[in-house]
Amino acid sequence: MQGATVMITGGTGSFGSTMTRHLLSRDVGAVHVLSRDEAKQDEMRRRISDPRLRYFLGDVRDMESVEAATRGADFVFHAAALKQVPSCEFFPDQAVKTNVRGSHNVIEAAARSGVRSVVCLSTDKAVYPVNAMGMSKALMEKTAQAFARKSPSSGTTVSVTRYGNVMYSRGSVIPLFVKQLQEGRPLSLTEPLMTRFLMSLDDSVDLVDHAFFHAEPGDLFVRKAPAATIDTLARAVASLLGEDSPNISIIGTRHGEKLHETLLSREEMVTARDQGAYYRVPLDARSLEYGLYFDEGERDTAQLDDFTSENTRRLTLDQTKTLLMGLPEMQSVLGKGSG
Ligand SMILES: O=c1ccn([C@@H]2O[C@H](COP(=O)(O)OP(=O)(O)O[C@H]3O[C@H](CO)[C@@H](O)[C@H](O)[C@H]3O)[C@@H](O)[C@H]2O)c(=O)[nH]1
Repeated sequence: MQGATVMITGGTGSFGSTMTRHLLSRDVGAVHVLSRDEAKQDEMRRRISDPRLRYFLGDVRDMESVEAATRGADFVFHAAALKQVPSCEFFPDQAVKTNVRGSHNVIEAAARSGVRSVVCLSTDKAVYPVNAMGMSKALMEKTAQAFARKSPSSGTTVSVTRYGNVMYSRGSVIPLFVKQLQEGRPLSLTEPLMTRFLMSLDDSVDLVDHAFFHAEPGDLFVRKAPAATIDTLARAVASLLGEDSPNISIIGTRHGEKLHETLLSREEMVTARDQGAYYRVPLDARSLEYGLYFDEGERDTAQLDDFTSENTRRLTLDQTKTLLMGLPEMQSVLGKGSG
């Protein structure tokens, strides 16, 4: 990474700005931030002042702007996406434009500019998807894998990382629970037994780092993240804020939501390689010869389970509290921030 130029799409978002700080601390030569929102760029410019940072206003849908930001880059982290479930549900064509066509643009521009490695960020919602956000992310994954399959001699390695819920991310349930507690309102739980993989922003940066250092073309990486039920999560947040018996109102599963999330399907578990804290799933590099698709099956698939938020390591109340206390946002709510 030393001296390298790194381009981050969606660079002003939570992941993008955490990754930017991480890269700047690692002696990169330059970071190109590509994003749509000039106000967020301005805000980030004030927050992180470093001459190695360059901002590019643009959109992954607009090839010219992607090419401008990619020029001279050695590495690309592709984080730009429409990722809210409800908005993608109402505007699926917009999800296709950003998450599928936009990703195609990023990969093509990277290959043309001789980028060495592109890591595309995906989500557990892309596995057996039930909502438009997950479906469009699943197609982004296919776009990345198709590039690897059809361009084996390309100097550009394209890989994918999938992650679960990033704790305390904007608009997510943890800050909502904190607000409800602070306002003395009941905690609104969709379904107490629902489970979610829990990751911090730092975990997601580590996962992308891991992908970057280990990826072969078309690889997919996931972290063996633990999970908690929503009931445990709500009670852990409440307990940290001094409320051991919170008022709870059950609102029911929302449109487009699953009871449990899946990070790897059983079909992927067949070829997944255990890498300690991570799984690596290599590209299915069969050619487009239809005979191979129809005549050669996989006997192990039926023997394996999906890797889900239901069967991964389940966090207890105390373990969930410990995890939450490690988050800077939670520390600042509890008045324990470093300042
Ligand atoms: O009032 C609420 C809102 C949510 N939940 C539950 O809390 C969990 C987490 O919800 P939320 O924080 O809204 O996250 P998700 O809908 O799971 O989606 C998040 O996680 C995805 C990755 O899986 C990202 O892509 C999305 O952008 C991000 O919003 C879910 O089980 C919800 O059912 C409640 O119990 N009560």
